[in-house]
Amino acid sequence: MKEPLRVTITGAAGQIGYAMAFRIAAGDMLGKDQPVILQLLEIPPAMDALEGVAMELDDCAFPLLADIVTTDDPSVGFKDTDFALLVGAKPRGPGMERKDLLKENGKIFGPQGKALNDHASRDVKVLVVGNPANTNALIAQANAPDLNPRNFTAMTRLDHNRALGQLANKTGSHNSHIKGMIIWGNHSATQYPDISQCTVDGKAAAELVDDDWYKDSFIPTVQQRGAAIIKARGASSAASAASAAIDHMHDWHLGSNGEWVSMAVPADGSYGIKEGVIYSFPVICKGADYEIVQGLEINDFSRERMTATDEELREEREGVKELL
Ligand SMILES: NC(=O)c1ccc[n+]([C@@H]2O[C@H](COP(=O)([O-])OP(=O)(O)OC[C@H]3O[C@@H](n4cnc5c(N)ncnc54)[C@H](O)[C@@H]3O)[C@@H](O)[C@H]2O)c1
Ligand SMILES: O=C(O)C[C@H](O)C(=O)O
Repeated sequence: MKEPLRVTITGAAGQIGYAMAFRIAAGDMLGKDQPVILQLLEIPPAMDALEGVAMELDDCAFPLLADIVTTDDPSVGFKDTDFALLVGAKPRGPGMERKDLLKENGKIFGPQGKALNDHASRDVKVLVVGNPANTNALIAQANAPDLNPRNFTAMTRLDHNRALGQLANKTGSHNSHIKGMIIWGNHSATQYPDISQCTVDGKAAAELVDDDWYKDSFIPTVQQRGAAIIKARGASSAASAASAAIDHMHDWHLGSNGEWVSMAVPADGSYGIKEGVIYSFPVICKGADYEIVQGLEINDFSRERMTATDEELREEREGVKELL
């Protein structure tokens, strides 16, 4: 039996946390042979609800769940943790953009970055889900100077999976037959879902769908999918967000089998995106690490959109510079 790995979920009594904890305990994230210790972090008013989540986890008798820690103290919640899923933050309501949450949610991520810095495993892998996810990840990273900055990431896997779903439906294929999907930039309405490198059943996607559908339907649908879910459900996406977070951490830890997946990671100059923002790129995960896919040709249409989403991220950064 392997030694258990520690997984922290913040906001674990919230709707994404509730959709995520049971799947992680069942082995969906780190593998069916990997025991886990769940470290569930909440704020004091949610501790009763969190105890209820812990009771239900006990009641599942998961073979892989080695222990459960519930706490409202970040120094306990992040103690020695190997994987930190930073979910706890306010969701937006109808008519809001995710960056409207920055003032309120941004202040959560400085103290959590510091607590990770002081208490987590030195190899901790951090995924920020709470919105606006990219800039919150930047805040957490800036407050954790002793940790590897590469280990601070934000979630665009939900956008990636949404894009696969849209293209699969349009082409009458299955999402598993689509390769080379890319989400560039921010998890926001400026994100750029790019099918220029995509194949569907081995054929170039751009030849299977017409340009008008791609530009006027596919791109805005993926960009606005979060708002469409809020409108339909009266609450922001939860099970799909949890599933995407599990996919992100699963692939980062266990590899993406040579496939491209989208992760928002610290920009390193690749594709002309300068350091200083957490930007979504196509990556391949291998050996518990990720690498940005290099050498792709960027046409004018793509460049314009990649720049627009980069500019938005730099504006968001400017708005929280006192937290960095
Ligand atoms: N990146 C993405 O793709 C994506 C997708 C869906 C949702 N989200 C975002 O995820 C966040 C959570 O969404 P939700 O639907 O689960 O919200 P929710 O309101 O149901 O749950 C949030 C939980 O976080 C807790 N919390 C708040 N501050 C905290 C703190 N400082 N420490 C620990 N816990 C804290 C709250 O008590 C609550 O239980 C929102 O910001 C939402 O916009 C991101
Ligand atoms: O859209 C939101 O506010 C929630 C989340 O970021 C999503 O994409 O579903």
